[in-house]
Formats: sequence, C-alpha cells, structure tokens
Amino acid sequence: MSRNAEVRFADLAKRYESPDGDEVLALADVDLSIASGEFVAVVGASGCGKSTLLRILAGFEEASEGEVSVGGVPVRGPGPDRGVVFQDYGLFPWLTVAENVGYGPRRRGAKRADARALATRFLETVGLTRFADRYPGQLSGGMQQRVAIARVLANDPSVLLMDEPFGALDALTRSELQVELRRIHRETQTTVLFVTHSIEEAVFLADRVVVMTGGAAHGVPGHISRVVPVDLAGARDVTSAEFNEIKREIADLVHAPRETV
Ligand SMILES: Nc1ncnc2c1ncn2[C@@H]1O[C@H](COP(=O)(O)OP(=O)(O)OP(=O)(O)O)[C@@H](O)[C@H]1O
Repeated sequence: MSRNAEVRFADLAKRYESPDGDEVLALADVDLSIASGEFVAVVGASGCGKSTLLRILAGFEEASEGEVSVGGVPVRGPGPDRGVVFQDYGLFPWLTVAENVGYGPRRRGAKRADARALATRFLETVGLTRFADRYPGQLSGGMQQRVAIARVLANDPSVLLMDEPFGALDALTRSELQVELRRIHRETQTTVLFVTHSIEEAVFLADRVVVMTGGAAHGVPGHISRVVPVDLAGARDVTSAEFNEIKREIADLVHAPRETV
C-alpha cells in the first residue's frame, strides 16, 4: 500500500482528574514515530499508560499536551481510517457475521451488494467465509475475534489499533491468531499499534517493541523507557536463542527498578 500512514506522537502528555480531584499524569514526554506499514507492539506493567496511548491515537481521548498525527494529519477524533480491535470483540449480536463486517461500508453509503462483497473478501482473509450467515453468538471466541478483525479491515484503515485483542483467548487459539495476524499484516501492509501484556506475543508479532514504564502506582508518569527492534529474519521461532534473548532484554526493562529507566 503506497499511502502514507506514518503515525507520530510528539511531546505527548495526558492528565486525568481522579475522583477526589487530584491530577493523575498518566503519560508524559511521549515521542514516537511509527513508519507507514510498520508493526509496533507496546508492553509494560499495568497502569503505565498503554491503553491511554492507544485511545489517544484512536481519537477516543484528547491529549493534554502535544500532538498525534497519521500521515501528517493531526488526529481530532475517531475515524474509520483508524480501526480499533478490543479484547471483547464488540460485534453486534443481532447482525450476521457478514452484516457485521459490512457494517462500516454500509454506514458510509455502500450499496448492500458492495458491502456484502467486501464482507466476503475480508471473511476470506480471516478464513471464515463459511460462517458468513451465522450470528456472533454461534461462534467461538477466536472466531468472533477474527470477525472483529475482518470488520475493521473492511473499512480499509490506514492504521490498525489493537488493545489486548487476544487476551481472552485460550493459548492455542491465541497462537493461531498471532500467526494469522502476521500474515494479514504482510498482505495488507497496514500500520499496526498493538498493546499487550505478553512480551512473547510482542516479540513474535512486532518489528519494534515499545517498552513503557512508570504510572501512578510508581509515582512517575507513564513514559516510553526504550524501543527495542526485533531483528529476527524470516519465521519467528519462540524457542530459538535469539528470540529468547530479545524477550529477556524486554523483560528486564519492564521489571527494572524505576530509577534506572
Ligand atoms: N478516565 C480516566 N480517569 C482517570 N484516570 C484514568 C482514566 N483512564 C486511565 N486512567 C489512569 O491512567 C493510568 C494509565 O492507565 P492505562 O489504562 O492507560 O494503563 P495500561 O498500561 O493500559 O494498564 P493495563 O495494562 O492495566 O490495561 C492509570 O493510572 C489509570 O488509573
């Protein structure tokens, strides 16, 4: 894909007000560029601001300071150019699988037949063509998450935002979906920001892993402590020494005492 879908966070900070009126600095000094077509994973302990970062890029939250842009265009709110996949699928239970996938294009004015054709195409991408006329409640969790991915792809997003998308799946389904996501990313060349608690998942999927530390519980704002490139050629073998070396490097950063990061 030749369009420019570079993501840029510049001097980003996010403040929240706690229920008792205190200020919580969830994020500070975030500077990050994600190249068009790059796959970046974000890891870090609970509360370090991973979801906040994703939600600001999605346009669900406003930055308190700084700016985020996609392809040089500042983010001002949510839009179909940034497709979001959450842990809980978020499908409409009253629509069929094909209707769920065609929902975005239909909303933006596509004819029924064109939306159906798009649904067929993206259900093929995720291997669910046979289930087009089922309802989400008739599918397993893994299949529902595949539908959610197809639904987002049908909007032809420049950026795919995924917040713990495989967090509720069993280990086998999770690793199957990781392999599929790598293939989908190769085929679509969509820019991806993927938030996960699993360092192994991050190293398996990403070109670079953003390690975040801090957070309210640590008395410092959430921030990026390091960006680790995953220089592993070809198929990734989670049992290889190289893979585990990168995993260990990231784990050390995630668990490092705060004064060192
Ligand atoms: N709407 C909100 N109002 C007040 N504080 C918030 C709000 N959303 C997030 N926070 C605070 O901001 C900080 C970062 O939260 P965030 O959910 O981004 O972290 P996270 O790294 O994604 O955590 P987890 O891994 O547990 O999902 C936390 O201290 C959280 O309590």
